[in-house]
Amino acid sequence: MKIFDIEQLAKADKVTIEKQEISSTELMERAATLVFNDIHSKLNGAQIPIKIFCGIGNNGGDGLVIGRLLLEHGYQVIAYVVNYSNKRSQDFLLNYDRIKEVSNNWPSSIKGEDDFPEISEKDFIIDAMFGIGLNRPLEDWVGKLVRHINRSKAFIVAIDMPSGMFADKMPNEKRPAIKANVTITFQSPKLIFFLPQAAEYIGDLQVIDIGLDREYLAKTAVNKQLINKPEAQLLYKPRINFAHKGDYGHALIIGGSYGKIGSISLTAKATLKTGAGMVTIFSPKCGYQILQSTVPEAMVLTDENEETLSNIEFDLSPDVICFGMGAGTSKETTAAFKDLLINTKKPMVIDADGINILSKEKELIKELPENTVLTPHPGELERLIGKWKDDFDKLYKVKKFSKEHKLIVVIKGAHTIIVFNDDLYINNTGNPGMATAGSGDVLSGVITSLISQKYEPLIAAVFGVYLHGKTGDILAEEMSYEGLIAGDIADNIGKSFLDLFKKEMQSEGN
Ligand SMILES: NC(=O)C1=CN([C@@H]2O[C@H](COP(=O)(O)OP(=O)(O)OC[C@H]3O[C@@H](n4cnc5c(N)ncnc54)[C@H](O)[C@@H]3O)[C@@H](O)[C@H]2O)[C@H](O)CC1
Ligand SMILES: [K+]
Repeated sequence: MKIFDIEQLAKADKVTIEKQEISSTELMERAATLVFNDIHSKLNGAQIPIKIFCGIGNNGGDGLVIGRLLLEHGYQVIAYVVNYSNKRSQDFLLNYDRIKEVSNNWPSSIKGEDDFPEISEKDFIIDAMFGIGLNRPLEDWVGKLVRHINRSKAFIVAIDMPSGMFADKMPNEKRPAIKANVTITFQSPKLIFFLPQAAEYIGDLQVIDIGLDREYLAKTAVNKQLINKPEAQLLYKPRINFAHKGDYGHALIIGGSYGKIGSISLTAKATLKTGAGMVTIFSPKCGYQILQSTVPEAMVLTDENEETLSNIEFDLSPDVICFGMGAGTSKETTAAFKDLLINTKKPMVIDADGINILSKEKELIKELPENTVLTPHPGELERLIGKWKDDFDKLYKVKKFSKEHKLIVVIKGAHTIIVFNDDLYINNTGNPGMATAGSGDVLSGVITSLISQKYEPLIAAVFGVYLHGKTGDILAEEMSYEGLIAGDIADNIGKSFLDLFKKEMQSEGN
């Protein structure tokens, strides 16, 4: 799914109104009716106090339409107009008149702190103060109102965006924004919704298709994509009949040290389970027996050193090399990695201590082949590119790093983001159960395996992250977040392939 900028969405609005020959009021009615339908289906007539905080622009207009529809369906609604400016939008004004037609309780106006209503924990709040039109800091008293609503602990549904949140700046103590339980956004999610620092403001995200002009949306180029099943389906390369294992490549997994052999064992297993034709593991000597018994399908080569890697020599020509899991960053391992980089120019995936070594020996970065995939978790990323001010600054720095070194960076997190040049691919699978030891080692194996099967490294990273997360989602349903461990993900990657083209269950009666 494309993620559009605010300017593109505002343009889409205009184009839609022209091409569909509808008024902006009709488009607002359509968008707000879809939100109403959703809320109505969940509340199912429940007589809980609903308080709607409306701004004076079109987000406020949406709020008034939702309020009118709720009133018409017998809900207890109080609408407030937050009077932060005198410039009311036309559609706000029109809907202000319309809501007055269905209720004797006219929307009351909030002009300052004295007008703040009491909000109980049991209230249901609809936040329609600001949407994508917010373009300057909130006035002091409006910020206080936002904090007042947040403090209430009431259930909050934000319309289009949590009010106070800018599309390109993180909320913080000085820049307050509504902390919603649910954000219902129109047509396209906004990038900020997927950044970790915004998570506590967004709550559960719902995207509503309000029927903006298909042609405009299709032909407008974006550099941000959300990866769901339809996008992942397009990345899959079907296997041919009469294939043999050579068709799916030979992956070399290098890493491990005394006490950390499990990491490469997981990576190797995931590489095989994702479909690589052959896997060889290169580890310190102490890994030999463990690896031969835990991953019998893989071949094992060992370093002359017992406990850490010191000299990575092999007499084979792999299609891809994955380096770093459990390797440590000792002097001899660093030297061995340096020799490896200088002597081989195979496609590479670098994880964990591989990234830590690159962070310490920055001049090694230029030895990485173009399109190498790096898979840092936040700590490793910070060591690699330095501290960032906020998540936007982080993305800016990673894009710069990617362009400068021609590398693909997989920023691991709740929504893993794959960065290549200025392009962002935001993954939408995965769950908190996957925050478990070894989960990253498995991901490296999945990506390595796809490269070994001749997927382009960027596609391998995007598709691999999707499959890894999807497997976690499927397993969490079977075994809970708590019960999920990395080995389960490695063992069950095949389920995410099966799921790709599985027909969704038809609802009863269809
Ligand atoms: N295609 C769609 O997505 C549709 C969106 N709709 C809704 O419209 C809003 C955007 O409406 P807009 O009137 O442009 O802006 P807002 O309501 O978000 O903001 C109101 C208004 O306030 C001014 N302003 C900005 N910052 C401040 C400030 N700090 N203090 C005071 N005033 C401020 C600014 O000039 C804005 O005009 C979108 O989010 C949707 O909710 C349509 O309903 C249908 C289609
Ligand atoms: K809002």
